[in-house]
Amino acid sequence: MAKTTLLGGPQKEVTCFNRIRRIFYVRQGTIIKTLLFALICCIISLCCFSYYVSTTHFNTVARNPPEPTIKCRLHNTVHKSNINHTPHNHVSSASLRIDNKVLLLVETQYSKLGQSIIGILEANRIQYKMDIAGKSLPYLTHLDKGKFGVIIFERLKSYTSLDKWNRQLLDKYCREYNVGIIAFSGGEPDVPYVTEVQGFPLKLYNNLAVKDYELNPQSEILRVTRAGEILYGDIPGDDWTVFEPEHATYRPLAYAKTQTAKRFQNITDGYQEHAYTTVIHDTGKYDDINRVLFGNGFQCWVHILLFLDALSFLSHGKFSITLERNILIDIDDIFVGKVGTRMKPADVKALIDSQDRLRRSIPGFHFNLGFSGKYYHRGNDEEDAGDDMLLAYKDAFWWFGHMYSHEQAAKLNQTQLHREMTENVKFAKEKGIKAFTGYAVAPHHSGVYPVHEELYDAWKKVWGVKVTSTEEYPHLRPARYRRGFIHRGIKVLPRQTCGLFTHTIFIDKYPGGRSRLENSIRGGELFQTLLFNPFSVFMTHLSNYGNDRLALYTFESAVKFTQCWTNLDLQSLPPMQFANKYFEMFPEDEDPIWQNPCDDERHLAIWSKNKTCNRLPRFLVIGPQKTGTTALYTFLAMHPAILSNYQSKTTFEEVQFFNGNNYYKGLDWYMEFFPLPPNTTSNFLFEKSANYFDSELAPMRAYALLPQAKLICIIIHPAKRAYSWYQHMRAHGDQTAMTYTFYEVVTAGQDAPRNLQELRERCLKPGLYSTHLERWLEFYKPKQLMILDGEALKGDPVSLMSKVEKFIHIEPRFDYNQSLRYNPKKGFYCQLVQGDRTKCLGRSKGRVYPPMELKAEKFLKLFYRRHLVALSKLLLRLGTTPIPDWLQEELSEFL
Ligand SMILES: Nc1ncnc2c1ncn2[C@@H]1O[C@H](COP(=O)(O)OS(=O)(=O)O)[C@@H](OP(=O)(O)O)[C@H]1O
Repeated sequence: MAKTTLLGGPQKEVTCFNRIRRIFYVRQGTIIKTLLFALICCIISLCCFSYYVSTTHFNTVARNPPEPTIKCRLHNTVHKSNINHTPHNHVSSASLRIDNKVLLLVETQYSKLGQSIIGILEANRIQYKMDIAGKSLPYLTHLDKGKFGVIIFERLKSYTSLDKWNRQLLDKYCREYNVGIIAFSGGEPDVPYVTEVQGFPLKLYNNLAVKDYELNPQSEILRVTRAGEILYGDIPGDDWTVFEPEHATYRPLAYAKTQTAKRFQNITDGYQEHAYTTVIHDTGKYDDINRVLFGNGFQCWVHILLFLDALSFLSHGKFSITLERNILIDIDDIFVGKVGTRMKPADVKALIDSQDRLRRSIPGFHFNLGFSGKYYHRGNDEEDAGDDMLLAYKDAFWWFGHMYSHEQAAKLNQTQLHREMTENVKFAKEKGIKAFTGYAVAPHHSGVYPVHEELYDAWKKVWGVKVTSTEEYPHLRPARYRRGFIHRGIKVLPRQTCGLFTHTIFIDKYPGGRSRLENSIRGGELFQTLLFNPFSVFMTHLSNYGNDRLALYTFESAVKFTQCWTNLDLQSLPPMQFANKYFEMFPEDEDPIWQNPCDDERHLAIWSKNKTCNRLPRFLVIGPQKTGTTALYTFLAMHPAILSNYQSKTTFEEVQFFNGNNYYKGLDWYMEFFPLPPNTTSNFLFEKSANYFDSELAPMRAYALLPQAKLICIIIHPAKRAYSWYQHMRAHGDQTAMTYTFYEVVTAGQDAPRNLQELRERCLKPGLYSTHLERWLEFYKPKQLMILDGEALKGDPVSLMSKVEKFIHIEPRFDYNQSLRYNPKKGFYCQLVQGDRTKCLGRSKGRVYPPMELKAEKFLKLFYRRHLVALSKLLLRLGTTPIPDWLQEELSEFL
């Protein structure tokens, strides 16, 4: 046996064993240490790696996207039973004699709360008149009709301290026309803790901080607002007022607990456990006037809801906003996106699941996917699998065509646009995507507005597009002014911003921090976008659905939050139906209003490089017809630095853009009428269209495009003008003018044949000078308007032209003395051409016709009497034009 070997084997064996054991134990310790060391290293490097991964935007490691957590308290049955969730309908059966306008009385025109009120009114398209409180009230009635449906005081104090006379006037108005009052308290650090409201059985506790905001579910004012939730925690501001009623006329609308219990306790012991009234409804039992008083402005977003409901209630439904909310979510850049930021199969799965959940709140909801086929399979393997998964589930979504290469449309010409779109169509067909939905959007909004006509052409031809959307019309900011319009049969919807951009892909990297996104969802910007817009088309990108899937989190949370706090009825429709519904609700949006793309840097950036704003006029001769406008146009065009428009073949040489249907042809069409000036500073482009003067729309449209332009108009005696028009029509063989005498035309009554009435209108209406001038002055400043006397143009055009040159600030001056000569045959000045030869206007100007019948003259004198008085007043007010001789003469006869 080995134990008894000669060499003392067993002993050795033992020793050897022990040594091995010792060595083993020693080594075991080292191995453990080594292993431990390795483990620690692993953990450290893992930590470093995950830190790196979480701080870089372009990782490919799966994260746990945030889960929506908002749950409605009212969904608990306990609360459900107490609360009536049918929104109140405030529409009254009483025949109300009040206009759809709010009177807003502010402290100063810049005061903060006043500006917030205006913001809410404008966002909800509620008309208002703003005035400064404290002076006398503006006229409240007009022809036995109330001018205002609700009166708002920015400060309760300004209302309660109105002087006796104004207060009585206002009370009488409110009672007689059933008009209610909204007023805001709070925000006044100097007031004592307790104040009595002068003349009201109401006590105020001031300068408090409140928490845990709650609504009174029994209030009949609630309509958009849904009671049942509690806004837990501290509410911003330490300048709240709470109300303590001393009469049964008051009903609470909202309550909160006080944060500053101690301070409050000084006044009334034991109160701190109670909820105090922060918004109160005076039901009119005390003095027959309904009021809603707010204990603070809009520091608490719930007040926005309550303010809208108060407006609706107090106006008997006149200012009720619709409860319908249509939502469309575009995912604009399908297949576009940097490697590492694109959707993977799990993201697509999450998208489908989220869509299913959203559909429970928004019936018919589909994500609307806009694709650029060129970038299909341009990600990493996992992202390419994501692309395939999107296509595998293609029928679960709505689709629309983007640009094949995601190019800015305005940078492409007609051929390139066709190619881009055709490629995308080919891709859609290959992949079986049903993308002919009549909807498309353009990358970067480029070409939609400012309009790139070539894009509209290509869209119509290649995709049959009828609907698109942009957030750029009329401008990105302020968002509340965004509108839709229709151009060449394509309905352009306004798009809203949801706060997600291509780079906002991780919640902890959200600009301004996670709390900013949360605030936007919970009562902030995103919530208010949903609240204020009956139609919201949101723009998102592929990257918002990969990574942290922030878009899913955002929309699901926003929808849930909206359902918790409002009675809004969320809906969704395919884009074409969506657009039809939009323009049914807002038909006034159909007409576009063109603005100068160079006045907005963003617009300039997405406008065609080949287009220039230098082809726009610096001044306009606006008419009216038959006052000498052609002569003025000719004289102006003689000036070497003044360039007129090219003559139109269709509209009697004039462009006639701002007044009629030519306006719908768009800005490019208008600019084509002007040459590119050789020197953009010293050259002056202008155009003359004599029927701009009396057009209802021309002043607003002209101002929108040319706010800095100068305007020139000419006036002669309106009776003379009317007769000249009648003769003009006869010279053109107009049947009506040939059939009826001038007297018959101007005296035609309401039951006269339509053509006769129309001719009467064209004879008489342009001569209502003051009415039309006032309309221009609603937009342009008086210093931008020059009113010329047509008789002076006839009698002394040289000095008149010198005044015109001065008015438009043109240098160097032109010597009209050398270029105009009186033509005795014509009876006015004409252009001197060669030697002593003159070139007069065509045969149609300065015709010889019989003098006006005396009875017509008498009739017109009477007809125009009050209008000429108004004109003289206007001229005196402006102080820029002396009263013409013919007007002085006319006025002197009145006595
Ligand atoms: N040089 C000059 N100075 C002043 N007035 C002039 C001049 N030339 C023409 N006329 C008179 O202008 C009348 C035509 O006006 P309009 O050019 O404005 O007519 S239009 O609206 O463009 O058709 C036209 O009126 P009628 O004479 O009634 O036709 C002209 O008398």
